[in-house]
Amino acid sequence: MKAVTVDGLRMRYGANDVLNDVTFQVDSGKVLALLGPNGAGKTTTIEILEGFRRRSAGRVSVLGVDPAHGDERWRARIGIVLQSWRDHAKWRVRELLTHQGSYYAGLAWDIDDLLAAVGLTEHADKQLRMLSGGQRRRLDVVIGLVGRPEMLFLDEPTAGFDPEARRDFHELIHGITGETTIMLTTHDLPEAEKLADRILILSEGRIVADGTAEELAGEDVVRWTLDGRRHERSTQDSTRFVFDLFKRYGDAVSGLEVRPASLEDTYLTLVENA
Ligand SMILES: Nc1ncnc2c1ncn2[C@@H]1O[C@H](COP(=O)(O)OP(=O)(O)OP(=O)(O)O)[C@@H](O)[C@H]1O
Repeated sequence: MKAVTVDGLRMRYGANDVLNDVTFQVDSGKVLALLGPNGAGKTTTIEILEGFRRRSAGRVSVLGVDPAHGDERWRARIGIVLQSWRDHAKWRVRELLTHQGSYYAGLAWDIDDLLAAVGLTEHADKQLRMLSGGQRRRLDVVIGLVGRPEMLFLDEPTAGFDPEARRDFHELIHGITGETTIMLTTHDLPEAEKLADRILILSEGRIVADGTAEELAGEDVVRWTLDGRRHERSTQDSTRFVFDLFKRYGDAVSGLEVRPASLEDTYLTLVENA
């Protein structure tokens, strides 16, 4: 089952193509992370899928519906966390969540459980204007979740989170995976590695990589010196390789270096060469 299907998506502002032939799918219940430099087209892609922007061309389906024609019933199945949320400065945290939850009668998560999951319990009765930036952001995430959506879009959900809030958020996401399909954007590569079943890298409006974190991270690199000569080898299993190297050559080997496979290396190479 595919929760999202995108085929040949194109977005043009004036004469400027910001998305070119973007094609991908998201399996139901999985987490997809969309990575890419500033201006790559991540928010544009997500906003088209949310039904906020009209695409220029291509086919798009979210939960079996074209977002350009999504009705109220379709919208009720979708949770959205934008990069910035409109201000409701005078509302209190619990009041706003209870109000949002009332749109999803019988479906919504328990408000207190949600508040606890993002560490907002002690701030539940504060007005929004009294919250710090990171606390506001945690509330944004909870608002996206309150209706227990089948599909959740998160645009840079953890921007401004402290390490503890980030960890709580990761646990929250792990807790709802399987039940909810999630598509998120982030600039935090370790976060993408931790959360995503699949990662897409977008650069200048094109997909330049699509795979699991492991697939994209490539191979470990082992370097060593033997008989005065420097050697280098890429390998999936550097522990095994180094073990065999020492078994064979013993202490004739020197200057050993192992650089683990890294999503960051792949990301930077792809983005710089795009
Ligand atoms: N309404 C608009 N009119 C014209 N150009 C736009 C509009 N909205 C976005 N763009 C352009 O589209 C491109 C992609 O923007 P988008 O916000 O999707 O990037 P992003 O990958 O989400 O970036 P960031 O990481 O900074 O959030 C940018 O070059 C941006 O200037």
